[in-house]
Amino acid sequence: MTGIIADTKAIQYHIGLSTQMLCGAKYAFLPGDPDRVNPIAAFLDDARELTQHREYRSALGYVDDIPVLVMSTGIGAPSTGIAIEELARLGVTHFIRLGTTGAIQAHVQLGDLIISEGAVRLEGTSGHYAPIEYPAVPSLALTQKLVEATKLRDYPYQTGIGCSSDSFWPGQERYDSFSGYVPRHLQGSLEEWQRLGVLNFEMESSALFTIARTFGLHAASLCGVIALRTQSEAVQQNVYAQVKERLAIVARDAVRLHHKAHGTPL
Ligand SMILES: O=P(O)(O)O[C@H]1O[C@H](CO)[C@@H](O)[C@H]1O
Ligand SMILES: O=c1cc[nH]c(=O)[nH]1
Repeated sequence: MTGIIADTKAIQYHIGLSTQMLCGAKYAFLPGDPDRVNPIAAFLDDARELTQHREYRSALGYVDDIPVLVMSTGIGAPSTGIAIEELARLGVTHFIRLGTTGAIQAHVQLGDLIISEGAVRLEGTSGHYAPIEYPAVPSLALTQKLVEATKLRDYPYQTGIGCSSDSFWPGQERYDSFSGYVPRHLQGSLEEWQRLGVLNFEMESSALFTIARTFGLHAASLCGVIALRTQSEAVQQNVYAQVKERLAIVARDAVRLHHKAHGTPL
């Protein structure tokens, strides 16, 4: 193959990063929001911002002597797919999504962390990689370390299946958009997901899991609950700061635990 994006030494077309800039990082933390990159990186040692191109802002830091990249994916599955492909070309093998989410089960509380055991593929991007019958499941080893790290901090958390939707309003059955329009095939969908035990809505995990599995990579997802959809369609900004900090701390501790248990990823 020829061309800039197949050349691992080149600056990757969308994310603006090269192998050299990653300093050998095998782990990447992936928030959706570019504004979450530096606050998350601040929990790593010697953190410095690398670059920003489109929705992809990046920073590099260390957990002890383990290099870790923090890079935003932007919102949704298509930009997440690009992020994984281009980071994988640069040698990243372990991806941890650090997101926000809306809970749809009554027992989940605002600020809870949700560690994904699997995701409903209510998006189109993962279908470009694997047929819809293929499950969107995270890496067990990485996920176990997220659970361990969360428990050690005594943060409230849930594990279970989430739903990754291609839209924030109709796909998550919100009627508070400017038109209140939810097409017929999505009306009642929230209740159906509840009935099936789905914990939460967000927009990237299923693509992350499917694409990572397609290429033999390792992915996990940790999200903080900022909306309680059994009570309201709105997101609660007041819990955002606490969620952001907990995501950063748990991910950092999980990398330490994972590295201790499994050594440097190949
Ligand atoms: O906070 P992030 O990581 O962006 O995640 C959630 O927030 C965005 C929607 O507001 C979507 O990207 C959704 O998955
Ligand atoms: O309700 C929510 C909150 C955050 N992100 C989502 O995708 N949905």
